[in-house]
Amino acid sequence: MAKRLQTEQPRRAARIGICGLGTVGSGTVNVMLRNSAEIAARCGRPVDIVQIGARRDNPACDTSGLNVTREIFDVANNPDVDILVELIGGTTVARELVLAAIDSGKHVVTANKALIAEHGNELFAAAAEKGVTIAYEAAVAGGIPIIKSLREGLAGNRIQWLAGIINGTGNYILTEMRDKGRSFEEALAQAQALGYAEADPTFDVEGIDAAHKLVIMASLAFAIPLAFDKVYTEGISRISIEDIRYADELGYCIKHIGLARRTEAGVELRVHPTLIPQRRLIANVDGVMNAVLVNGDAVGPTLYYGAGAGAEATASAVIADIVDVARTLEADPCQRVPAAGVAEGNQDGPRVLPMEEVLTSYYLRISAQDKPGVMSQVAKICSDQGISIEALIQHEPAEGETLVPVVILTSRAKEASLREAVAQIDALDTVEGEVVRIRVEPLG
Ligand SMILES: NC(=O)c1ccc[n+]([C@@H]2O[C@H](COP(=O)([O-])OP(=O)(O)OC[C@H]3O[C@@H](n4cnc5c(N)ncnc54)[C@H](O)[C@@H]3O)[C@@H](O)[C@H]2O)c1
Ligand SMILES: N[C@@H](CCO)C(=O)O
Ligand code: NA
Repeated sequence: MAKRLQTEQPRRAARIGICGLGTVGSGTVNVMLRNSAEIAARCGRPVDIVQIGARRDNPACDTSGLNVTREIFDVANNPDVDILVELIGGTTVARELVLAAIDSGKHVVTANKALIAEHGNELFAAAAEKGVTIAYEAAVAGGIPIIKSLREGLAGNRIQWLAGIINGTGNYILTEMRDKGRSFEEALAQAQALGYAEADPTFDVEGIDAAHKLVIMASLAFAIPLAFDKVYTEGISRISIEDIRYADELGYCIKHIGLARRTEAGVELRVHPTLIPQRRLIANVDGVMNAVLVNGDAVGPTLYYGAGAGAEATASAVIADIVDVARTLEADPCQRVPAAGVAEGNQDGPRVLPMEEVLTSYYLRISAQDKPGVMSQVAKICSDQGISIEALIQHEPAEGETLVPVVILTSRAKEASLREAVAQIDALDTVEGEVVRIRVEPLG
């Protein structure tokens, strides 16, 4: 007869301290209060908010009956807090706060990708030393459980590449420009009003936020230390409606993509606007939605899709981490999933490739004078650099204009050769202004 397990004693509550009551902080408090029964059932114990550190109240969230302090370090030093949830953002005070929490033996949950990407190596080491956990699901792709997928669901694979639309604000802006003809500025203001943008929105539009997220995913996928300074980063601020339309004519969408790929020479880490074929599922991920494609040697391509920003979507990931930590509050540290995805001493993956060595294809838009010979000059420059022209479209000059827009898709070549070709085309007397260049990726 099967042996019956002894009924466990009810476990004491997991005690949560939340620092920061902005978009994500208020969403987290609201969802925790609303779903407290489900959360307790999943943890096998109550999960109580015992303190909140907030500079000011937030009308989006009712904290009556909760213990609110204006001093966030009170939470880090509160002996009744088991898990500190850092939702203040930034990398200076947040780093000190997280180190203080670790030092006083608390587990940490954070949504802060800048903090993890730039200081994660230090923070993970400090946490390991103290036998506590740092969980950061909300830091990448908002509500999508991508950290869990990479670290646990795909743990049997050798990851070959991953590519994602990982900034909700940027994707929202590109979608609004394409579908509603809105200006860049108008769409950004709307993304800010909806709570999607970073405190400094240049992080979103210049690709820094996506680079933070890419480096975190790449670290888990390839067992390499977090190397934010090695990511090639370009934002979306120079994308025009004209390029969106030409890309469409060629069967492509322009998306802001973070790409990490294992090659024989090393790992590519790059964030930039990218033409991707319209037939790919990821090409149809619009608005604030994010998606990450992960290609493992055993599983093949997998795709993760969901809201990349917003109060409750992000709270969903923050609370998933709280549940994970609360379930294993008293566990031996070596029984927990390691923060870096591999056991200590195993981050020995490949080197990061310098961008010049990366192989890519380009979309080029040239404003050429309407004279014979321009195209043969451009073709010669490309062929001298070992680049072939795969497609070309040329439009009539607009009414009253003398310049002809010429759009070219190139073959794959070393980034260094493509840059040289673009510099030579830029220098032609028959070409006006700078050549617009956007990379192309098949993602298949
Ligand atoms: N907004 C999103 O959709 C989203 C999604 C995923 C991750 N994140 C990340 O979550 C974190 C929080 O983002 P947010 O959008 O909620 O920002 P927010 O600006 O809305 O909220 C941050 C809050 O922290 C408070 N704060 C900052 N420094 C403080 C201090 N020293 N003492 C007390 N309070 C302090 C601010 O007053 C503000 O209320 C950031 O790291 C962000 O990158 C945000
Ligand atoms: N500002 C970020 C928030 C989510 O990380 C974005 O727009 O994606
Ligand atoms: Na996530």
